[in-house]
Amino acid sequence: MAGQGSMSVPVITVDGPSGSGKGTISHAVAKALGFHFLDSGALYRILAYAAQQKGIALDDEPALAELAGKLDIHFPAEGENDVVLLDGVNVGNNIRTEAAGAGASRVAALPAVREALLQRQRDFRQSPGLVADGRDMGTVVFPDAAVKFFLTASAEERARRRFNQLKEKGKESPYEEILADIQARDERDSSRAVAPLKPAQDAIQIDTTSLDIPTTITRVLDAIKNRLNP
Ligand SMILES: Nc1ncnc2c1ncn2[C@@H]1O[C@H](COP(=O)(O)OP(=O)(O)OP(=O)(O)O)[C@@H](O)[C@H]1O
Ligand SMILES: Nc1ccn([C@H]2C[C@H](O)[C@@H](COP(=O)(O)O)O2)c(=O)n1
Repeated sequence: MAGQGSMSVPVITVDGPSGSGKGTISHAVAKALGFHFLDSGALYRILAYAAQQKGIALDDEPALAELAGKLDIHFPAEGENDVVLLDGVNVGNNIRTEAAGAGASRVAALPAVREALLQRQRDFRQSPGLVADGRDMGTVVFPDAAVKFFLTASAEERARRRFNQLKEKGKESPYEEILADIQARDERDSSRAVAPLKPAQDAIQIDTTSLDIPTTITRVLDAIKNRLNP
C-alpha cells in the first residue's frame, strides 16, 4: 500500500470517543515503548481554529481542504498536550476547549478535509514506532497497525472526567452541558459518511468506565506484549 510511511515501522492505534482516555493512555504507552506519538484530533482542532481566525466557514469544504494542506504545524514536545505551534505560535490552549472540539468534529465530517490530512498523519510513522490516537487510526489511516485498541466509557463517566479536567484548569462548566456536548459529538463523529468513529474489526476493545489510569495502561501494554510476542 503506497504512502503509509515505512511499512516495517510498527504502529499501535488507539481509537474511541471523546473522553474515553485515548490521549492519556496513548501518551503513556508511547513513552513506555519509546515510540512517537500522534494526536490526530489536534490536527482537526487546529484546522477549525485556523479557519475561524481566517473567517472561513466550518462548512466551506474546498476552502478548508486547501487550508488543511497548507497548515504549518509543529508538536515540539511530543505528547505534551500544552504546546502545539501553528505558524510558530503556541495555540495549545486555544485548541483544547470544548468549543474547539465541536469545531473539529464539524470540519472532520468533510471528506476533502480528511483526504487533505491523510498523508500528514501517515508521515508520523517513524522508527522505532508510533502510537496514534484518534477516531479512524485503525480503520483508515493505519489499517495495517500491529495492534489496535478501541477505548470506550459511558457518556456520563466521560462527562465526569471532562468536568474534573476543566475544574482543575479553573474553567468550570455545568456537568449537564458537558454531557450534552459529548453526546452531540459522539453522534456527529459516529454517523458521518466518511471514516466514522467505530472499532476496527480486529481492535481490542476496553471499557474504561470503572478502570483507573494505571490499570488501563497495564492492560494495553500487556495486550501489546501478547500480540507482538505470543
Ligand atoms: N481509565 C482512564 N483512562 C484514561 N483516562 C482516564 C481514566 N480515568 C480517568 N481518566 C481521565 O479522563 C480524562 C480524559 O482523558 P483524555 O483527554 O485522555 O481523553 P480523550 O479520549 O483523549 O479525549 P478527547 O478525544 O476529547 O481528546 C483525563 O482527565 C484523564 O485523566
Ligand atoms: N482521527 C480523528 C481525530 C479526531 N477527529 C475529530 C472528531 C473529534 O470530535 C474532533 C476532536 O478530536 P479529539 O481531540 O477530541 O480527539 O476531531 C476525527 O474525526 N478523526
